[in-house]
Amino acid sequence: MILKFTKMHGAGNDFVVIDLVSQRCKLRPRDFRNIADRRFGVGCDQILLVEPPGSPEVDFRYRIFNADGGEVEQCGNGARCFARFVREKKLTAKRVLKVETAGGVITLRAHEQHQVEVDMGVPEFAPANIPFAAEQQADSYRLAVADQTFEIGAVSMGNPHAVTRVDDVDAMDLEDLGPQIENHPDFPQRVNAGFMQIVSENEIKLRVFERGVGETLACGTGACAAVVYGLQRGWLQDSVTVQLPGGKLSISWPGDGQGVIMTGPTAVVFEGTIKI
Ligand SMILES: N[C@H](CCC[C@H](N)C(=O)O)C(=O)O
Repeated sequence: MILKFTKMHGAGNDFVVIDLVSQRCKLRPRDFRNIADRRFGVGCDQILLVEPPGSPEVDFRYRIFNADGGEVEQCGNGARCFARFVREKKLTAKRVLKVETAGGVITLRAHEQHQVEVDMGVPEFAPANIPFAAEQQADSYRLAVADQTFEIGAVSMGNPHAVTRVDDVDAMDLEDLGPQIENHPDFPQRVNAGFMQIVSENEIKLRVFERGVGETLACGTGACAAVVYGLQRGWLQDSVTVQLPGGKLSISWPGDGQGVIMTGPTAVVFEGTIKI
């Protein structure tokens, strides 16, 4: 089968987006790995599937697969690209979309200059999908990694994040530390490892070693998790600019029980086809 796709990115986090509303196709985990591993000539961090809604309450279903082929609960940068994709492909004319993901329903709002705002839902601390062996104290806990101990914030945006505050993100060896945290036994479903540097109470620098991918140029849910952790610890105020290697995201969180709002860019790189 010849499958059409669109290559997109959100602040450098890059995606192969496939419309399964207009083209029906059964894809398997190895197909996702083959796509991400450039076996069809195109690599990506995640594959995003656009599917018809599973219920009348939502406009679409949005499924996310990491480069290692695993399906995951949420992808923030992907959600923004999703909103632009469905409008530019004329699958909808709506500016505000309700989209069902494995991590829950999110609301996408298309703005000018291809900026998209997403209500990423209510964050959870040390939630059920990150069962800890370690003791959870207050808003952080200590994770033993090789011969070091990291004080981290465990935050779920539907998908699991372990956020560590550091003095200089650029000095961190993510190739060494990333996999050790991603695969730490305290995280039976593995975890996205975020390293956050506080620039001011309204700005952070962030690098993320993503579960199932490795270090990416940006991680939307990782930016949300880092800001929520920083607010919880009193290091940040409620509207924060997150500087990632691939670009900037704006994150705000009014507090407990409220959704995290992320706003950022989207880009279309090229259209293509693959033979599945
Ligand atoms: N690697 C993540 C999924 C993609 C998240 C990221 N690309 C984003 O923009 O939120 C996980 O395994 O939970």
